[in-house]
Amino acid sequence: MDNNDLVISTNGLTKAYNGVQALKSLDLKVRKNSIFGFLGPNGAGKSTTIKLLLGLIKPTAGSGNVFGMDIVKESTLIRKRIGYLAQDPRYYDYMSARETLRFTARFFYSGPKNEIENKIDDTLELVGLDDKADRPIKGFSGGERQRLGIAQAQINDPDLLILDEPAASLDPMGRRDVLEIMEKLREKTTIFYSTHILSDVQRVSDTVAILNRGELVAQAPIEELLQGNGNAVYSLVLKGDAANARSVLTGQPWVSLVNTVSSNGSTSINVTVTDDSIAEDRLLRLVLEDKSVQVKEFGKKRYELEEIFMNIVGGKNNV
Ligand SMILES: Nc1ncnc2c1ncn2[C@@H]1O[C@H](COP(=O)(O)OP(=O)(O)OP(=O)(O)O)[C@@H](O)[C@H]1O
Repeated sequence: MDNNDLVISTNGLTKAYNGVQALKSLDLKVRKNSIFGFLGPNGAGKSTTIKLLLGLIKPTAGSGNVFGMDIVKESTLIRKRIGYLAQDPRYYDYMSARETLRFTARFFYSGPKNEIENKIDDTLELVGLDDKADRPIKGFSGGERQRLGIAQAQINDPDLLILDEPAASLDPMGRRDVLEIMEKLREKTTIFYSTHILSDVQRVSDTVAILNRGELVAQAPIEELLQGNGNAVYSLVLKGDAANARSVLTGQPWVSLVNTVSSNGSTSINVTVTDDSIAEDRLLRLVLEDKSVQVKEFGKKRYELEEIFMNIVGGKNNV
């Protein structure tokens, strides 16, 4: 990976609070224009990482760069180019969304003054709050409050958006809206967001890092992770007596595991293989040769992120 392509890069980044290691030697690489899901259960160290990147706290050891600048020495310059949504954004509830954005723009908008109102209108539209722009925030739903937070973070067209659990507290509709806005924004900026919700990561991220107890346990493009651990699993549904098919499959040197479940005269079989190219060529042929069964369904199983996550973190945490 070309280093000029990296928006965030950390090297052995470590943070201890009073001797308790919250983050252990983190090596993170976030590519420009990616939408990077930073996944981990509660207490994994996600917020600690975000605070370090923003220069709000100092590392105990290691280093980090954002836009090629040092997160300790150049944090003021870095923050000018970042939009940040905190985990629990607070507002003046008597103010409207428009007034709130005006207030934010006073501090963070660096474009021409006569453009501010247009910019506010565009941003309200982007997050779908244009029709509620002049109502007090007091009556806003959780999803609307989060979308306003994204609007605030986006007002100065940042080169990097950092969102701390942007959808965690929302109902499914609210989550969908926030994820859709993130999808739209990925064309304009790089998005680094933390979450403990697996399905959100699977839906919008292109790269994912998994943090567990302060340690990075995986970091890869999502497609790579979803391909699983190198083994492929095929699933079949057979009608008839599947005993022979089962023993033929079990006897193949490229098959490592065969699981069967029978009910109402049909049998579901999951076959884990160690050599996928042989399996592609031979597996279905072998079963079709067996005249005591009919093949009703055949397919390759796609790993769900949840399985991968549970495999990696060993099911030790409640997610
Ligand atoms: N200021 C602090 N002082 C002491 N310990 C802290 C402090 N901040 C965080 N920790 C501890 O560091 C660990 C990591 O916390 P962090 O908030 O980074 O996790 P997280 O992944 O963001 O979790 P959550 O999703 O619950 O916010 C936790 O064990 C937490 O209790």
